[in-house]
Parts: sequence; C-alpha cells; structure tokens
Amino acid sequence: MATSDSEFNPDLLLAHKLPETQYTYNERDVAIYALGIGACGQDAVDSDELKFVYHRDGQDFIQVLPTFASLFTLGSMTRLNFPGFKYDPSLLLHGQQYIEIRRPLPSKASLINKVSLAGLQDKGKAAILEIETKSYEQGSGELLCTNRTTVFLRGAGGFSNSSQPFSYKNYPSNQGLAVKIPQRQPLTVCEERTQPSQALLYRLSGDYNPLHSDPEFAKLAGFPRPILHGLCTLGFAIKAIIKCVCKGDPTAVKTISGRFLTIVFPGETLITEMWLENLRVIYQTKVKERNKIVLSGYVDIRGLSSSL
Ligand SMILES: CCCCCCCCCCCCC/C=C/C(=O)SCCNC(=O)CCNC(=O)[C@H](O)C(C)(C)COP(=O)(O)OP(=O)(O)OC[C@H]1O[C@@H](n2cnc3c(N)ncnc32)[C@H](O)[C@@H]1OP(=O)(O)O
Repeated sequence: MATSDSEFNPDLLLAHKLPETQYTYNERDVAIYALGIGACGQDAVDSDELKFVYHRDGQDFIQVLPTFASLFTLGSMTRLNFPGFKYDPSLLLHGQQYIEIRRPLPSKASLINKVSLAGLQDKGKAAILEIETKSYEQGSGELLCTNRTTVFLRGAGGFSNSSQPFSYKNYPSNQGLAVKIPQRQPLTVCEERTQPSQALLYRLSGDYNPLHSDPEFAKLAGFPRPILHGLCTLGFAIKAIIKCVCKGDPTAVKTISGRFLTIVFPGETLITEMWLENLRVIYQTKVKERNKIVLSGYVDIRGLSSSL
C-alpha cells in the first residue's frame, strides 16, 4: 500500500510531459566511467580493457563501452517532483535497464534527450515506473541510443482505483523481458572482484545518490551499508560479455537488458555466466561470497567470430 509519504495519481503522472535534457561528454568521462566499472581494476596492462581508458595515439581513439550510454539518462532522472507523484527517494531501487545502441558511441558528443514515461504498474507492495530516454546527436539529429530505466518504488503500490491493478506500457512486450536461464552448463564464465571503493569511483560518472556512499542514508533505506549502483554491476557484466563472447569488440553489442535481482555490496566478487542462443547472449551474475544471483538478462549482438 502507498505509504503516507507517497502519493500517486496515475492519470496526472501519465499526462505530464517531461522536458528535453542535454548531455555532453568527452573522452575523460568515457575513461572515468570505464574505471568505475572495473576496467584495468585487476590488471593495468590488460589490452582487452586498457583500450577503454587509454590510447597511445591520443584520447580521441579510446573505445567506448556500450553501457556508457546508460549515463545519458542521468539528467532526466534526478528530479522527483512531478504532478501526481510524491515519493520518498530513499525507498527507490533500480529494477531494470534496457539499452538499444543504434551505432557505436563516439568518444565525445553533445546529445539531446527526449524523455517520456513508458510504463507505470501497480504491484501492490510497490509501484514500477519506466522512463524512456531517446538520445539524439546535436547537429545531425541522428538517434544514437534508447534507454529504458525501470524504477522499483517500495511502498508506493496500491494506487489503483479499480479491481484490476493499474498497468500501462507503451513499448513492445518482448523488449526487456525477464530471461529464462538455460539448464545446461554456460558457454563461458568470468569472475571479477569489485573494489571496496567501487561505488565511490563509479559515482564520479554522475550518479551521486547517497545510497551508494553515505552509511547513514543507506541505513535509512534499509541496508547495513552503502550498496553498489545497479548500473555499475551491469557495466561489469556487459564488460565480461564483450571480453569473453565478443572477442573484446564493444561495437558488437546491439541491445542490452538487465534485471537487478538483489543488492551488491562494493568489494564483492561478481561471477558472470554466459549462454549463447543464436545472436543472443543470456547471462546471469552471482555474488561469489554470498552465492546470490544479483542480475540476469540478455545482450543481442551484431555478429560472431567463427571461432566460437
Ligand atoms: C515521471 C516521473 C519520473 C520519476 C523519475 C524517477 C527518477 C529516479 C531514477 C533513479 C535511477 C535509479 C537509481 C539507482 C539506484 C540503484 O542503483 S539501487 C541498486 C540496484 N538495484 C537493486 O539492487 C535492486 C535489487 N533487486 C531487489 O532488491 C528486488 O528484486 C526488488 C526490486 C526489491 C523486488 O523484490 P521483491 O519485493 O521480492 O519483488 P517480487 O515479490 O519478487 O516481485 C513483485 C513484482 O515486481 C516485479 N519485479 C520484481 N523485481 C523486479 C525488478 N528488479 N524490476 C522490475 N520488476 C520487478 C515482479 O515481476 C513482480 O511482478 P508480478 O510478477 O507482476 O507480480
């Protein structure tokens, strides 16, 4: 049921037009992001990862990880004061992320984001809000990528007026679905330890939510200590898929979908298991120390090298 601190009016919320936002980045932002998701975190001369941080011919040549696109949404996600929407931000969790990349991300760009509400569901104990951000290159007007961010608002459900729970979605039902993990052995597995300071480094890419840095705020939100950003965990998982399945080629990634299943603490070890189904990589990521599955999803790729 909605708590006294939350207020949902779905009609007002769906009628609200979200403003366009701008996002400008350069090679320094690309490198800081890559470090934030663990590039070169275990080995500073790993050639599969150094290319996301450094290029001997100059920073213009560094490669951009496809999950960098998730940062484009940041400016659209910080304001919570909308008509029909009053909510305690400490109870908000990132539920899912869906990213479609139209063409490889340049190492610097200025973007215009068109933002809309793509979904709203009443799950009783929670409300689920889906925000879509389409990012266009300034100048050419070309669509570079689409993000769909699902936020899980604990304690904000129970706002439906009829006997049927409120449910609105304006995108194809096959996009961003929860995946079925194959029963067979994975094609490949990648293990990587996050640093105790991982969230403090990742936040420098622009997500300054105190849930990831402030011990007192984390306690108010119901956690013993700050938790890792969901998009940081997703970054680790997709980086592993690029390394193990895409032969290190970040431009092979077309579509990314991930559902955050439980929280990760900075310093924990992530094990990503991968299965190939045609041009789709199904994956799940576990925390080694607690043997918990924390993330699952899929990545659609453009093609495969014949050696796989
Ligand atoms: C116009 C308005 C604009 C508003 C702007 C808002 C901007 C805010 C944007 C902020 C961006 C995010 C900030 C970042 C925060 C983080 O990074 S938090 C860290 C990452 N996330 C997590 O760690 C979450 C991990 N997951 C969990 O802890 C749990 O899965 C859960 C989310 C708490 C849900 O578990 P539980 O309560 O047990 O749910 P269930 O009973 O299993 O399911 C209930 C229904 O909800 C559906 N569901 C479950 N999990 C998810 C999910 N992750 N995403 C989407 N939907 C989920 C589930 O299917 C059930 O539905 P039904 O099957 O229909 O019943």
